[in-house]
Amino acid sequence: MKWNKITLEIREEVEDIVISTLADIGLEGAEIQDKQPLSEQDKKQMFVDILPDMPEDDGVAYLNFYLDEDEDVNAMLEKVKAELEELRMFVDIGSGMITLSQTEDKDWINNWKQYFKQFYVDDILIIPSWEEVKEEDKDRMIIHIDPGTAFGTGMHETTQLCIRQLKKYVTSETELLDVGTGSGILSIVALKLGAKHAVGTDLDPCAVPAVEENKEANEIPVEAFDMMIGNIIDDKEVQDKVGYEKYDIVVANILADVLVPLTPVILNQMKKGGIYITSGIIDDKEETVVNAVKAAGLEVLEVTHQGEWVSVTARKN
Ligand SMILES: C[S@@+](CC[C@H](N)C(=O)[O-])C[C@H]1O[C@@H](n2cnc3c(N)ncnc32)[C@H](O)[C@@H]1O
Repeated sequence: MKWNKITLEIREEVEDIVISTLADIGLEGAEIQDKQPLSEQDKKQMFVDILPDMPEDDGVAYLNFYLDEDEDVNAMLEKVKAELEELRMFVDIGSGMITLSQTEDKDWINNWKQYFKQFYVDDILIIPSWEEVKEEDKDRMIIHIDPGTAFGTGMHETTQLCIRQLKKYVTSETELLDVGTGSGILSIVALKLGAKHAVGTDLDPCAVPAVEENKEANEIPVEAFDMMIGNIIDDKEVQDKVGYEKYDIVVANILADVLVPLTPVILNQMKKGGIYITSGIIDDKEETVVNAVKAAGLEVLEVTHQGEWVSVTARKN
């Protein structure tokens, strides 16, 4: 199936008002293309420390709307024109130019799956849950993963750095806290390595169904891995639910800018002697995180690297 794509050229300042006006006439699901720099909040949610070079912001935005082939695109275009003309009487919407085009049939949500193929982290096989395990791999540790719309296929260097540290420290007694659990991959690896129990937290509600599915795909008992949505850094309720002085290992694969405020808080969740494994740190920020870890009173045990990414492992003495 092909899609009819309606593109509007407008001013960035009126993106919200145009989107909400058009939603009232049934045109929903806007894709926004503009050159506005990302906010700090955007960066945290998108897990980017280094941004691609962006062209200068010219104040112009393009809104794309997709209509399936059966919808009456001409009738919709007439309605859009009328709404834009009415809006123009109150605000400067910019050129308001409307372009109609057709796009390939695409499964937007699942398109990325073609890039996720099975691979190894040392002796562990990480395999998309829709792929078959080969006969020769049947005796390995196998992690089946479908991250859905959450983060965590295992392909990212930072996830692999954390997996290697978990392999060193997980025991059959391990109570694990996985801050920024995403797909749940790190908790699942730890549980497969023999950990007793895991608690995952994330800000992203998409992590909940992803963790559920991945627990099932890996035959993790329901009670072995609990999941909470919320910000442990400043939400006392989440801190209380997660519990204090309880964890043998805390793993946090999150950006350096999040690790810095997280570290002094998470100290309270760790047992004495507990291990803190961090990654998500771009090499420029290694020193910042090492300093934050030391300032919180933890002893840095190891700093490991893969590509331009860094992992810092420390102990609460
Ligand atoms: C790089 S992903 C890591 C996912 C997975 N643990 C892995 O290693 O592949 C970082 C995750 O941290 C989450 N996150 C960011 N800030 C957070 C916070 N303050 N508390 C909990 N989760 C957070 C993001 O939503 C995202 O799912």
